[in-house]
Formats: sequence, C-alpha cells, structure tokens
Amino acid sequence: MIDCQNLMKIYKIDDDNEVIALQGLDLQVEKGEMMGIIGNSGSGKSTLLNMLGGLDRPTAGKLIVDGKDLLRLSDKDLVKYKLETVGFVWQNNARNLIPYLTAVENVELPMLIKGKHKRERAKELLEMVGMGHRINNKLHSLSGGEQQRVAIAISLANNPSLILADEPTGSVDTKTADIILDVLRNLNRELGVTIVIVTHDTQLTRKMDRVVAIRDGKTSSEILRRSAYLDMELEEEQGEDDDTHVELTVLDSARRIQVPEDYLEAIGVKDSNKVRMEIEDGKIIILNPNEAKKKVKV
Ligand SMILES: Nc1ncnc2c1ncn2[C@@H]1O[C@H](COP(=O)(O)OP(=O)(O)OP(=O)(O)O)[C@@H](O)[C@H]1O
Repeated sequence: MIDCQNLMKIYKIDDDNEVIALQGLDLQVEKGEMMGIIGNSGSGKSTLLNMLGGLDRPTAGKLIVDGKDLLRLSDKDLVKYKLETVGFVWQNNARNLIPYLTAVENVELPMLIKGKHKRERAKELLEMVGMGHRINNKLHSLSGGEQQRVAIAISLANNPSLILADEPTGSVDTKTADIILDVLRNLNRELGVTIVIVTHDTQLTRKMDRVVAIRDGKTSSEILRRSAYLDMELEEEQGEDDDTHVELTVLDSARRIQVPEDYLEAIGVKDSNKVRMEIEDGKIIILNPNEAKKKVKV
C-alpha cells in the first residue's frame, strides 16, 4: 500500500536557512494494516503524514501510495488523490468538521465535492462509527469523542483505501481514546482500509498491528504485535499474552542502524562517536570502546 524509500523533506525557511524534516525515511505498509507512528516532538511525524496525504510534496526519494507515485503526480491528479485515495482525521476538530452543518451534512460534504449526493450512505457511515443516533446534531452539541467519531465517518465518505489520522485522540480522555481506537480498529477489519495513526500515546499502540518509531526524520525502530509475528517462532520467549510486543530496530537501505541515545548512555558512551562491535555466540554486541580495551587486556 505504501512504499516509501529514502524520503527527504527539506523546508526552506529563507535564503540561508532550511530545516531537514525527513532525512532518508524508509517505510513499507501492507494493504489492510493498522499501524502507528510514534516519535518525539519535531521528529517528523506530521511531515510524513502530510507527504502520505499529498498535502505537501517530498523533496526527494521514493513515495508510492496505492500505486501512485507522489513525487511525479500532476497537480490535477494530486487533487484527485486527496479526494479519492486518502481520508484524514485531525486532532483539531475545527479542521475535521464545519460547525454550522449537522453531523450527517458534514459526512455528505466530501461526497458533494465529488458531485454525489448520498444521504443514505452518510447515515450508514455514521451508524458504523456508533453515531447513528446523533446525525442531526451540530458540532457544539457533540462531545469531543463524538466529534472525533463523526470525523472518522467523514474520512470514509469517498471510500478511501488509506486513512491518515494525526493524533486523533490527542484532545480526549483515556477512556474516549480507547473507544476511538476501537472504532478505527473495527473499520480496519470490516472494510479492510489501511490506517496510519500518529500518536504520542504509547498505551494506544497496543491496539495496532505495528508501530514505527521515528527519530530525527528517520525510521528508527518497529514494534510488532506478537500475533503478527508468530511465524518468527517467538511464542516461547514471549509467554502466552497475546498483547505482547516485539521491538525491532530498523536497518535502513544502507544497512545502518540508529542506536538510541539512552542505550549509548547506559554503556557510558556520551561524547564519543565510536563504539566497538563484536560478534559473540551469534549475537552482535556493542561496547564502550574503553570497556572493550579493558576486556581485551584481561
Ligand atoms: N512548514 C514548515 N516549515 C518549516 N519547518 C517545518 C514545517 N513543518 C515542519 N517543520 C519542521 O520540521 C521538523 C519536523 O516537524 P513535524 O511537525 O513533522 O514533527 P512532529 O514529529 O509531527 O512534531 P509534533 O509531535 O510536535 O507535532 C521540525 O523541526 C519542524 O519545526
């Protein structure tokens, strides 16, 4: 569904300054996957989502979504892509919903832009997200969680193959966040729609098939649900709990890995740009070079 290789996004601030928001990011997403993207503030999560949604153009690299090459798409085809291939759910509901329209009119709007008027379909979508009883309510009479569910129905209006959600639970409490994630999970299962969710909330990642961590504009690690990982025969190691996750560090296209800063600190590597690597009993071990010297002397 998504094939993203060595993706770069550079924002030009002025003649002398630029920000490298994505620096060679690799990401593959299968059709029908529900995956999360986590990362610190400024790591490039929203930038990636904007690229995937065709809201902004990548500077370089490869980005194919649902067979469309987003670096080469004409402006006209990009408009069509945004309307037909992707649906968006934003954290800020002012971006999702028009306040003076009712829930059902909000869901109809993207269909009208495409020239179709489908009240029945809009009602059906609101029922799918558990909002069938609130179709004539306007924004101000819906709770934050209800507004988010309407936003999810809107995102589905034109039958997209990909839903992109940027912090969809960022403005609601934990219980409501759980409900919203369940709604997305059900839609993912029932409709087979691929879903990519940016979140700060690591608790919510339990509900996803896979979570990719972004650090400094690059994919740094992947966490897989054990159920999606059974073929790797990790059952015994991981115990019986089906919710167990496995964390994988990503090898980029040049076979490099990024070692988390806290791991380096834990082995006492702070200011140095060197570590020592050894293979021992089929394992790769990363050592503080000074420690390694001591070890060699012994
Ligand atoms: N339009 C823009 N112009 C210039 N710089 C930008 C623009 N958008 C993002 N950036 C910069 O790119 C980097 C990545 O930003 P991005 O918003 O993608 O991060 P993020 O991981 O989504 O952060 P947050 O979790 O705080 O939303 C940051 O340094 C940010 O300041």
